[in-house]
Amino acid sequence: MAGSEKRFSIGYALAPKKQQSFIQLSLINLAKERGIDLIKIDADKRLIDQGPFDCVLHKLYGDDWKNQLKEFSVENPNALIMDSPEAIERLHNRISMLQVVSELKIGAEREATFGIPKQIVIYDAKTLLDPCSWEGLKFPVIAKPLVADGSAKSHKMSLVFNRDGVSKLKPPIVLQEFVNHGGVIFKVYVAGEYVQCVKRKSLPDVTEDKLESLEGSLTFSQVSNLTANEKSDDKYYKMMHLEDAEMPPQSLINEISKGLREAMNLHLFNFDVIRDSSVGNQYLIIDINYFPGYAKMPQYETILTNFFWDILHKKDSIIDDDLTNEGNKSDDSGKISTRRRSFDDGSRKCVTNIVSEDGDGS
Ligand SMILES: Nc1ncnc2c1ncn2[C@@H]1O[C@H](COP(=O)(O)OP(=O)(O)OP(=O)(O)O)[C@@H](O)[C@H]1O
Ligand SMILES: O=P(O)(O)O[C@H]1[C@H](O)[C@H](O)[C@H](OP(=O)(O)O)[C@@H](OP(=O)(O)O)[C@@H]1O
Ligand SMILES: [Mg+2]
Ligand SMILES: [Mg+2]
Repeated sequence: MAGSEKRFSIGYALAPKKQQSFIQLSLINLAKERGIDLIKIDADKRLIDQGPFDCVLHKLYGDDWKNQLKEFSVENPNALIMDSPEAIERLHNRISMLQVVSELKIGAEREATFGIPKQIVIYDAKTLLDPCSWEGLKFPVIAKPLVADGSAKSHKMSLVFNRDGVSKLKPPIVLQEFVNHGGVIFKVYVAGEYVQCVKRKSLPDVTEDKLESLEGSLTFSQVSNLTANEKSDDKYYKMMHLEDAEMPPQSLINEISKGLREAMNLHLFNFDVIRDSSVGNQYLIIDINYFPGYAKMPQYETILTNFFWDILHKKDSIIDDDLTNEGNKSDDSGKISTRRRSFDDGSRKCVTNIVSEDGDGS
């Protein structure tokens, strides 16, 4: 980059573990070459007293931090906040999180459909123990904490095989039908216009005949977080073979990524997709995460630096969008929600790089 060109500064505010995994020297150096300085925000000082920053990149929570971001935005109306706390909050509730998928407006297409698994929310023990409240669901179901706030507790799940397993659950929870998907999950990373789909190992299928014989439930946490080259002695991991799994259609991934980005007013997220083995061309979105583990992505430095460059050079239009963006209202009513949508032929432009876990195109 020529010495005379303007330099940009991005202040980052991340938890120590996140900073360690995401702010690698390779990212700092590549961004620096492109005229972008990544600067750590000092947690012991007020944000407003630091900077100046063209953008604040963050994954912190709590009212004090939200107020600091607001105070900073008022003083620095031309600075970007990636991403707005209001937009992130939708993902902290597993009902409102997936509601946005059901509301996506995507055109018709023959070959494939997408949606979310059938699920209900259970707020209290009384409702949980009333079989009528979950009679619409088919076992096995996954019990997920309703709150998805990044705590270890919010990732603690149970696979419930039959009624015996229900009584041990602790509301508030979402009961989501477990859909057999061949033990492979597709994680779609989105950073603005950049999309990358990778394969990860998932839970194995549960066959009908086993359901009654299996003990009530088993608990697990974040079974799909390890990349193919991070070994695990977990017995499920040893059973799965990622290389055989076919990737989802690129146009489907494009359409959903674009739709979610616009509907949620978020730039930094990933979503988990499984292919329903009983149908074959039906894809279900089961989880959406703000600011995920980008460093696990092949070539993450290039993708994130391109993203930073894009947003810093398009800053004004992004700020206008944020100011006008209503975002969809969402609620966490207990209704069973299942919708099957089809999607466009994906002719719209979107930078997508579909790679398998080991980085080869496929
Ligand atoms: N409805 C479902 N059907 C089949 N498998 C599922 C379903 N929901 C979750 N899983 C399995 O459980 C894993 C964890 O579920 P989920 O992604 O919702 O949890 P999480 O704690 O939010 O995970 P992450 O670390 O991705 O944030 C998934 O990666 C997948 O392997
Ligand atoms: O394998 P991925 O990148 O999906 O793992 C993510 C995970 O999906 C969540 O985004 C985690 O964040 P929380 O939901 O807030 O716990 C990420 O943890 P983080 O410490 O990197 O933020 C995982 O990397
Ligand atoms: Mg997930
Ligand atoms: Mg998640």
